[in-house]
Amino acid sequence: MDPSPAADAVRLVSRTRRIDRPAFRAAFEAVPRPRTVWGAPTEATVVAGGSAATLTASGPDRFASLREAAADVFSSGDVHAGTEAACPRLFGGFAFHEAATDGDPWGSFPEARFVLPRVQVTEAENGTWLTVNALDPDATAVDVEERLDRAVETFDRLRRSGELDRRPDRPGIAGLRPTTSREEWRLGVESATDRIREGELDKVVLAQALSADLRRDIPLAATLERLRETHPNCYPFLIETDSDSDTNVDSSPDSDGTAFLGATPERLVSLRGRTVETDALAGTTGRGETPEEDEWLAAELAADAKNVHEHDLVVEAIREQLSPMAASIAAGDRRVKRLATVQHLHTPITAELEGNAHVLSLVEALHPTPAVGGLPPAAALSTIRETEPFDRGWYAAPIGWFDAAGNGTFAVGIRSAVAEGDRATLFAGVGIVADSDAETEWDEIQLKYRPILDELEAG
Ligand SMILES: C=C(O[C@H]1C=CC=C(C(=O)O)[C@@H]1O)C(=O)O
Repeated sequence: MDPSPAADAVRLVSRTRRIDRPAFRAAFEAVPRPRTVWGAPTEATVVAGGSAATLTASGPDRFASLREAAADVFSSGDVHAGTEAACPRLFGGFAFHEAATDGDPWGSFPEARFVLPRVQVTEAENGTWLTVNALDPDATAVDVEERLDRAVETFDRLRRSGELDRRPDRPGIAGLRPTTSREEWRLGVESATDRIREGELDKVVLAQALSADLRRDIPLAATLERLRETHPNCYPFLIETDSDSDTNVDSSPDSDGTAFLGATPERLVSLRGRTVETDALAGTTGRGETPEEDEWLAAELAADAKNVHEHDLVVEAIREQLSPMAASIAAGDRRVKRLATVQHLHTPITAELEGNAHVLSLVEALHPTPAVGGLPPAAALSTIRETEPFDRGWYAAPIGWFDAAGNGTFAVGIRSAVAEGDRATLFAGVGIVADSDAETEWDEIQLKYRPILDELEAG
């Protein structure tokens, strides 16, 4: 029998059932708004929607206050998950800077926001799982199981109907507006390299934004589905904020909210127990036309002093940021990570923690790594604020999930865009060191827009 909840105590009830795997787009369209998608090369893919609880936080204590709010959410669990990947998790992220993100297009993205979804589809190695969560003093297992029954029927119908078989076309681009002209970019890079040579800082990552007017509304699910296919070794993500329409448990209103989406190659951190895994990813070249040209470019990147310096600063900073918490840290060999449109220098880093820690503490310690911020961090952040004529919002910031035990994975929200109907704003940045050249860095930014631009251009 269901124990009666204490008056006004928060009560998490979670039920999961194995289902036949729905098509990715069918799952995305079936879950209520606001929706979340999370994927990782070695993790279950999650398509989730609705909000059983939304936690937001701001200011310097945002990491700690989220940990506390989450502890309340998870404190009285009546959870039957069936498999670890379907256990209740909070999905969300942070703004890059510690400040409100009210500039366009970030108006609906607070400084930190995490959602416990009402409905979650988890595509794991051991099957596909449908979960319904409720967080309410009156939540009962009977209600949640009834909702799960209805959700299972909805997914069954969708899978059989084949309605979503034809994937919508890419929307097409009507116009592009960069935030930064070539001349402004040259001045910004030269001012940064001057500061570096004068010893004010060692490295800064400068970014641009590109606003795209689309011929049609961006098809969110199809865009993400294609990104998953073209970037199998990346972290596909989508975080939708609340649209005006109210969410309904097992059906969706029509209009999409604003969505931050992308497929990032960069993991910020993952924590399981006391084992930490992270990546240093910095230093970039393009892809070749042939396998031989690819190899040649990769070898040139691996031997290039400027790129190796830019990369090694990141490895060293991550080591330093982890060291106060770690019993041991090991950096693997530097290698080249090949993606669809670029190749990066990549060093995998693992650590064992001295004591127990919450993944949010690691996020707090590591963000921003010099792969997206710079060194020293304070000087780099003020250079970024003074130079960039737009709000980074959640671009280059931690996006991911954590669970009741404080385990979780966070990626860095790069190769990304904010989508709102027939408009998308793309973001891309480059590491600037003493001998960076503004023209070369400009070209690198254009390469980093490609993953998203390719999904917006028609044909
Ligand atoms: C900041 C971005 O990339 C970072 C990650 C990999 C390589 C980078 C680079 O070579 O500059 C950047 O540090 C971005 O894509 O917006």
